[in-house]
Amino acid sequence: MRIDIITIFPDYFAPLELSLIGKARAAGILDIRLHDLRSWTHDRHNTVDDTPYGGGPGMVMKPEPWGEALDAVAGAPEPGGAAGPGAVPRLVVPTPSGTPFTQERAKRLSEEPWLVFACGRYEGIDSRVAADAARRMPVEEVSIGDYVLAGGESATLVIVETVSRLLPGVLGNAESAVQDSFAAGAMENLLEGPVFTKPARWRDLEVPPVLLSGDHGAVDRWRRHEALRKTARNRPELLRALAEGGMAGLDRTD
Ligand SMILES: Nc1cc(-c2ccc3cc[nH]c3c2)n[nH]1
Repeated sequence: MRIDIITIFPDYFAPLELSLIGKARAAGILDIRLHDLRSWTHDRHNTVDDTPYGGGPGMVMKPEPWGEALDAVAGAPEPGGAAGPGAVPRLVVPTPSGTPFTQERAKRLSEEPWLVFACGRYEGIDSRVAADAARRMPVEEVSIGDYVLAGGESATLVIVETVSRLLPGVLGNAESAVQDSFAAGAMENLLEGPVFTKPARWRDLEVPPVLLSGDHGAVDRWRRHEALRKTARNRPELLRALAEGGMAGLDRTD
């Protein structure tokens, strides 16, 4: 997968050099490219913002630099690159007014060959930028939650990490991605229960004996019960959705 990120703060993405994503980049599984939006400004001050039409507080990001950046970055892919010939990227624009980012949406995005992220700042990006881009590529406005960040960079890090860990070969043990909360499967829509590792006793706290029993059926039942308890406590609305689904999920032990 190729990922292009356009931002006025490229250094914000240093964490993408680390850990699993850093290893995936080194292995060629991920081709992540950072672009400084100011590279597409032409004035002495590299201006990327201006006052909002209609008045109001703050500044809005100018359309011209974005238009030129997207033309350059999201134009024809270079031959032999991660995104095949003639590929068209999906433009992802983090914004508080976007549609909710979920695990299901992460799975869908992980199946795309090429994503381009537009990281806004100030009061946002001139709305014509997305409208112009939509003339030649799919555009998704995405919210990672009902709170307001100072820019799109943190949201892009969240989305890139969530999507990247679903790519084959990125996680050492693909199994752990399957057992994630919200991932499809027997624990779908349930929160992960408690996890434990050695030692079996630590500061007088014992690991639940069932986990040491070797009885895999009992362990699975215990884990599902704990997931239900945690979900009921922290996210009861998810349980209602499960119930409305005809309780099918409760009967599955696969
Ligand atoms: N879910 C969510 C996205 C954002 C966001 C995204 C882009 C910009 C640009 C300026 N402020 C921004 C905030 N906040 N919360």
